[in-house]
Amino acid sequence: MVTIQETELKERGLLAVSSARRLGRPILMSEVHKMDTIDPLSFFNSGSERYLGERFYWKDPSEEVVIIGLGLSKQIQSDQVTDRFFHVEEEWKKFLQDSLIFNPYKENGLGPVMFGGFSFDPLKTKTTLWSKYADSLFHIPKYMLTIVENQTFLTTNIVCTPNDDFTLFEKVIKERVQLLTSLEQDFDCKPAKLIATKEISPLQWKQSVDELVKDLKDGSLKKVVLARELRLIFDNQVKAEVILENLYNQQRDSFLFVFESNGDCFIGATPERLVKKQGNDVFSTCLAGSIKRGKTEFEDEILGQTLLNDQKNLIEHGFVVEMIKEALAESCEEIILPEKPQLMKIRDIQHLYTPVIGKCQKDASLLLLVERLHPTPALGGLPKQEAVEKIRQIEELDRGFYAAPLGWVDYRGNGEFAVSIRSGLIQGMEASLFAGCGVVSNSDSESEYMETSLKFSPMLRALGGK
Ligand SMILES: C=C(O[C@@H]1C=C(C(=O)O)C=C[C@H]1O)C(=O)O
Ligand SMILES: [Mg+2]
Repeated sequence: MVTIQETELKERGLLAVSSARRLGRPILMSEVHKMDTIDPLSFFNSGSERYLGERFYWKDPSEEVVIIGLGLSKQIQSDQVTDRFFHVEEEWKKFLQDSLIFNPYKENGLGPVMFGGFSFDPLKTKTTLWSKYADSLFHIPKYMLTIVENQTFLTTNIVCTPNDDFTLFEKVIKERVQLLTSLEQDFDCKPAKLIATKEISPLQWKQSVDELVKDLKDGSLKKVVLARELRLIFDNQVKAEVILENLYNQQRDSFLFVFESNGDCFIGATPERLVKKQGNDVFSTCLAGSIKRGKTEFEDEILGQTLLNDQKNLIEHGFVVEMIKEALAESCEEIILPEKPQLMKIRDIQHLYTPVIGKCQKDASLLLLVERLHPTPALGGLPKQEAVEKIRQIEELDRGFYAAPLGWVDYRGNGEFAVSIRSGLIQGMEASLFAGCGVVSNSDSESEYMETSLKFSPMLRALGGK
């Protein structure tokens, strides 16, 4: 195991304390160490007692970046409706101001990183379902493991106040040693058993699709995504680490995320990137249009070809391409995308998929891009504002963080947000799963219903219900 120089932390910490005294406010000290290999899931599990409720996990489909956070050195949260992206950005900048960052590495996702996201629609009336998540919620962890380009790094973040002294750093050193030594311990835990599933108002949902289709036939709205909920009851507390491990084994081609807040846990395996930023390079994804997987290779191929040529799905997809292109054009000089969609095949479903690449202007921050893109017509509809209002009006579900941007930004401004679909909210011995689908003027409510059922599958399987 790599041993971390402990005197260094004290010296750096005392520097931060003296600058906190000089400035009369808390100052962040962040240090990054390169480590020997650490298994990311065991790092997450090692926080299951001490940092329960204060953990996050992130992995992109190709595992370019894996980030796990334990503990909270700072929380940025608000229920502000207007300018919420800008507000988070301001808070983030304020937090980083005058911070002391000891990071000799160039890789992304090291040093101060904030992880979190935004609710789908801050104007939707909140139910108790999402009472543990503010509309904008980001966590800056105390300890963070980053695996990037096959290298392992540990970031330690300490907020130093004018009243702190060396005892703070002795405490942190002890905590960090404890954390690293607890990694070897086995985590063993009996999975909770699923005892009941309840679809929330399926008939009413189909009816609302039928009514919406009528509206779409003669109004200015072109597409609206409608979602529904599946409530699950277990015989015991559902443990995030068990579900995460299942997702890791079952849905490795997706973004995997866990975001704990106040005792609840939002978790999922989404195939959909909203936006990634690396320097001035921007990557986004148009994903809309769905069909099931085949039971044989032959059937799967036929289904894929059917999807690629299906007018309803091509239209549903086309709205997303149109909007993402326009949204990125506001901040990007060059936008490159293929003319036709291709297929994205994941375990339970295949989608129409168009990747988009852009070069953005220097002043375009990742959160600004998120603001411009959210919600794309893959989750909201077209026109954007009208569709969001329609959803607010007719959808029974309180989406909370479902179908919304979730991801991370590092202190250099690089990062990535996914759209948090194929997800669920764990609440003790219960959980809610969410799934939606793009309704267009020639949608059929029965097949949209089947499509949403299919989209529950990844989470349902991970929770032991399939
Ligand atoms: C809304 C969801 O998925 C979205 C809707 C799709 C569709 O209607 O074809 C496809 C991919 C996603 O953009 C969901 O999974 O809940
Ligand atoms: Mg669809």
